[in-house]
Amino acid sequence: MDDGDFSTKSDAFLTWLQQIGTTISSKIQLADLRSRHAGRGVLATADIAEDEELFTVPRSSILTAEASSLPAEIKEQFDDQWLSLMAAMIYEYQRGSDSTWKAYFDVLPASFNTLMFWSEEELECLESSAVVKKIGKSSANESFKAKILPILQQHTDIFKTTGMSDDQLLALCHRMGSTIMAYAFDLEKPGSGSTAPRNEEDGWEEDEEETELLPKGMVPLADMLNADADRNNAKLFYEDDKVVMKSITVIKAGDEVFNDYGPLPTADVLRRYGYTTHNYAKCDVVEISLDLIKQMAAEGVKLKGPDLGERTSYLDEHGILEDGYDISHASSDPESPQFPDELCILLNTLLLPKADFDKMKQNDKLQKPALILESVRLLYTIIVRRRAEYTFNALDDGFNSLQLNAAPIDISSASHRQKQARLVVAGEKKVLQEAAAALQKMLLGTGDGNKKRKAPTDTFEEEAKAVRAQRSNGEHPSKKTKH
Ligand SMILES: C[S@@+](CC[C@H](N)C(=O)[O-])C[C@H]1O[C@@H](n2cnc3c(N)ncnc32)[C@H](O)[C@@H]1O
Repeated sequence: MDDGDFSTKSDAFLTWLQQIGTTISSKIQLADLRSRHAGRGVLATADIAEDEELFTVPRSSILTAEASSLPAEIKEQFDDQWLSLMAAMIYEYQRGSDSTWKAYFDVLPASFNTLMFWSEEELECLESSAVVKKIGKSSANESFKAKILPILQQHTDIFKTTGMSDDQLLALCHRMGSTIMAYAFDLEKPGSGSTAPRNEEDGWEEDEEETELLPKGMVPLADMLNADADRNNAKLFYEDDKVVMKSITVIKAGDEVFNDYGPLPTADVLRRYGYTTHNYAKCDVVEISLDLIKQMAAEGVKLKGPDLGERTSYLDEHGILEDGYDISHASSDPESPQFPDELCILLNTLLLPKADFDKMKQNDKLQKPALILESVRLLYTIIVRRRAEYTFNALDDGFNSLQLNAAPIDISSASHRQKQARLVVAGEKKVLQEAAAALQKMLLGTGDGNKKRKAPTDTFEEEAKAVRAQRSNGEHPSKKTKH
């Protein structure tokens, strides 16, 4: 989009906002932040005090399934918040100038940088980050084909989709679905404050339990706010007939007004919103799959299949078993421990002598989450193996030596998406290194740890490198793993 077109659309959007009764403080402005890869955003043009009203938007102009003029008999065919909003958006978008929201659609994106739109080759740059499995492109396609396309095809006159191929309809679904994922709010009841847009957890159809019942809607202007981890300085409040964006801290003239998309790992910010900044690194996680844990328990502790199965079934009955466990950075918050309690309970249970496991089962008890020494050792070997699933190269070393929040090393020759992927991968390697260091410390405390004089991170990286080299030589890594 050339500059003229971009600013013409912004101006038309602002005029429309005025017409629908939006009030906007003279201390903010809608800005062109394309030079920062941030599209439009809102900037403070004067100092703003805490708790100042920045703008208000009438509830009647929020684009929801209910507010859309899509005929009721079609709305009724959708039993899901996401899909009904998608259908309403497709309908309103296709109406062009006949839609109340035309000027709004004109400032919403037509293309996205979210992972759904990355090529296979680009996704490979994310290496073994678990985020790749969370994109859900094929399940989204299936859902669109089964639940939306037939309705669009049946009512081509209403949706103005005559002559559009299945691929074009699917592309339209993806466009609206991706817009909802990155822009929609969970519309709370009057009297509450919300930090949306942050309404989706693991795919296109699933909602977080607490937001499941809240209607979803597109809130013009409120969704022009960008976010950057905990730099949020504004928040949306819900009143009876309007929503109000207010400052929640002092905002200096020239500063960007930020919303809060939630404490997301860099990988999820990229998956859902298509951007990265260094500030999400503190939320980075690495998923350790149950399959890897089971494999390592079978190899390292020689747990036989039936025994392993009995223990995992027992933990499943007690809600401890998951497909994967996220390890994070060390934190002083007991709510988000570096190694989740469920993972620790799983490991402790897998390592119990058979008689002790039988007794625990008889008493219908669970292990405590504090890692026993054998679990620390097993977890260390698992972390080594997980690290070996990522590459080792000079570029990583550059990233790895960085402090969180530091500026990236110069990789200006790489494409923007490659750089974004590197940031995700480097962040996840850092999580693994910290986890290894924490486990080594626990082992050292028992006199059982690394007795060499090298820095713990070096030995960890070397062990993982060796595992990766064995694997690429076709050898079985367990034969040479040290712990
Ligand atoms: C709710 S919209 C915010 C308005 C958006 N910038 C626009 O021009 O329409 C969310 C999208 O804004 C962009 N975004 C948000 N925060 C950003 C940031 N800190 N840096 C770069 N892009 C950001 C991403 O493209 C994201 O999907």
